Formats: sequence, C-alpha cells, structure tokens
Amino acid sequence: MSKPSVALVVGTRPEAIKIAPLAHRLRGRDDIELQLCITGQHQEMLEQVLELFELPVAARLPVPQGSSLTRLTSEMMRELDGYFHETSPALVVVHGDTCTCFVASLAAFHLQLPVAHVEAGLRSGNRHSPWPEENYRRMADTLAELHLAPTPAARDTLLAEGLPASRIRVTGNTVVDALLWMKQRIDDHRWRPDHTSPLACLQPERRHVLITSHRRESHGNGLQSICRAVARLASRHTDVDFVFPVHLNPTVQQAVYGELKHYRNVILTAPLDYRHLVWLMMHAELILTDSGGIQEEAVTLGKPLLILRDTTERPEALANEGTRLVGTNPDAIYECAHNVLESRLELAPTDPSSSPYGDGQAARRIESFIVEWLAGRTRRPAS
Ligand SMILES: CC(=O)N[C@@H]1[C@@H](OP(=O)(O)OP(=O)(O)OC[C@H]2O[C@@H](n3ccc(=O)[nH]c3=O)[C@H](O)[C@@H]2O)O[C@H](CO)[C@@H](O)[C@@H]1O
Repeated sequence: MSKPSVALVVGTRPEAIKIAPLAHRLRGRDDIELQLCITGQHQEMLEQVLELFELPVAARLPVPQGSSLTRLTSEMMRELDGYFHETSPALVVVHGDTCTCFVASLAAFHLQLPVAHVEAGLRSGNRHSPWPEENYRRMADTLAELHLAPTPAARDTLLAEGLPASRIRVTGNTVVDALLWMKQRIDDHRWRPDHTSPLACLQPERRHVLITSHRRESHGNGLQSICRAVARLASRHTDVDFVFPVHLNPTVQQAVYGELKHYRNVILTAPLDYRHLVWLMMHAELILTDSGGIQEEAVTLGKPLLILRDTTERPEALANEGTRLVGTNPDAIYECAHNVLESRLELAPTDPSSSPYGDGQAARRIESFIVEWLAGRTRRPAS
C-alpha cells in the first residue's frame, strides 16, 4: 500500500521558518510522504529559509511576484487546484494567517481534501488589524478539519466559536522549536557575523536595538511615525546602534530609507537571513517590532519588547512586565524606548524557560496528532 502524502503549503518567510521543524520531523518518517509545496507568494526572503533549514522542496508554483492580493489569490488558487488534483494529498497542512494559508485551505476544501491549520485560533478581535491577516486566519480556521492551537487561549477561542474539542490540540508554537534550533547552532559554533555580513559594523562594546516594521495597516502614517521615533531615539542615544532590516515591500523601503538613511547610528539592511536575525535578537538591548513571529521570539529569548501595533493576537506576553503594546504614536514609542535605554524603565524580561508561546516540542506534538488522525482515517469505513 502506498504511503499517505502530507502536503505542507508555504509561501512566505515566516511560514517557512515556522513549518521547518514539522518538515524536519515528517521527513524522518518512513510511513508518510512529505510534499513541501512553495506557492511563491514571497520569493527571495523565502529562499534563504529553505536553504538554511535544508528543506526538501517538492513543487514550486509559478505565481507572479508583486501582484495585488486579488490577483495573487486567483493565480495561487488556479495553481494549487492543479497541484492538488495531480498529487491528491491525504492531508494539506497550512500555517498561520497569510494569503497562501487561506488560499491553500480554500483550494483543498473545494476538492474535499482535509486541512490541518497550524497556529489556529489566534484573534486580535479587529478585522482591520492585522489586515488582511486577521480574516485570513479566521477563514482558514473555518475551512480546516484539524486545528493546531499554539496556546490554551487559542484553543479556548476555537471552542467558543463552536469547533469540536476532538479536532483541536494545544501544541505550543513551532516558532519556539525553530528559534531554539537556530540558537543552539549559534551557541555550539560560537557563530557571529563575519566581515562580509551587513552586521559587521556592530561593535561588541556598543548596545544595539532591533527594529522591524512591515504590517500593511501601518503603511503610510504608522510607518512614518515609527521612523520618526527611531530618528529621535538615534539622535538622543548616539552610543546605541539602531538596526533595521528593511522588508522588501517597496512601500516599506521608500518610507524607511526616506526617513532614516542619514543617521550614522541607524543601520539599514536588506532582510537578514534567520541566523543573523536570531543572533541580533540574542544580543539586542531592546526589540521594537510589529512582526508576529518576532514578538514570540523576543519573549522566548527574554528580551524587552515594544509592540508597534494597537492590537495583538498574541496577548500572552502582555501579562508580564517585559512587553508593552505601544502602537505607532511616535511620542509613546520614543518615551518608552528612551526610558528603557536610560535604565529609568526596567522591562523585566520573561524567564526564557517559561515562554508562554511554547517549549520547543510543538512540532513533535503536531506530528503525533497528524499520525493519529491518519491512522484513524484508514480505520474508518469508506462512505
Ligand atoms: C499578523 C502577523 O503577525 N502575522 C504573522 C505573519 O508573519 P510575521 O509578521 O511574523 O512576518 P515577518 O516579520 O516577515 O517574519 C517573521 C520571521 O522572520 C524572521 N526574520 C525577520 C526579519 C529578517 O530580516 N529576517 C528574519 O529571518 C523573524 O525572526 C521571524 O521568525 O505570518 C506568519 C505565518 O503564517 C504568522 O505566524 C504571523 O501571525
């Protein structure tokens, strides 16, 4: 009898990072055929991750870059329909809240293929923020058959929305697995950026702050305000370096380079590969971000964190003193970051051994849920 195939469908950098630990586990099994399908929603930033985690790609779908969400949706839908028809996976696994996640869930649903949604049940409660991700995640939850909830709060949300408990499993977030894997490699090899790296200019005796911002709902005023706050911080704290890896989205590039390129202690780089980014977070004094993944990683590393958003679907970290939701108001960002850098505000870090987001075993739990579910399916009589 042929092995059941499990299709992992990913299209962006964060999905690839977060699915990598599961891909590693499934690749090691001889009773499952792993099919990693890349939709091409992002190209360049995704390639770095595939290479670094040595992920075996089964299919790359030819989706045009830089198109509108509607065009991306329709092109991906057509390509995924063809791919699923051809391969008939026993299970389609999607991740999080991207366009790829939603479209792959819908394309699978149309063919009555079961979907497992990893990182199910997160909600900001605001359909416009994060936009469009909040609704993509809700729609994927509606279409999925199995829900891998990263936290108990995410499970409770799914239960409150009427999903059956038997289809939900609390697993922890796979981002913690990926982060600890990378941190271990950095520690084991005493790795640090070499002279060819964009971070070569960082001097060990100077403190640094990491900044990232790319959310669509921040484009325009929000991003400009964030950049103004960073400019003010850089002028006030000349003994600190402010490192900002800039997302490849042209709107983000224009806003960030336009506002910040003339400051000597602001280091603007292209997106960093995951090893560089993890090293930067491990050594950062403070992290400012609107990225969901970096929120989870900063907390897991026990770093003081300012979230540059008005809402978050990851409220667990707000229960401790190390994390503040500061929004995009430049004065609020400046005051809070300035006080941390002046040691007037102690943002007590989380204990890294008790991250609310996971313990590094999420991929193992997802694997056993999938294996259990596949076994149950073969036992069920054909209808
Ligand atoms: C609303 C929201 O939050 N939606 C999220 C969205 O992802 P995001 O906002 O977290 O995305 P990014 O910030 O692009 O990526 C983050 C990852 O990339 C690494 N990184 C970053 C900069 C760099 O220069 N080099 C890197 O390696 C970084 O360490 C981290 O692991 O989709 C995910 C998948 O479904 C969801 O989970 C997640 O909810």
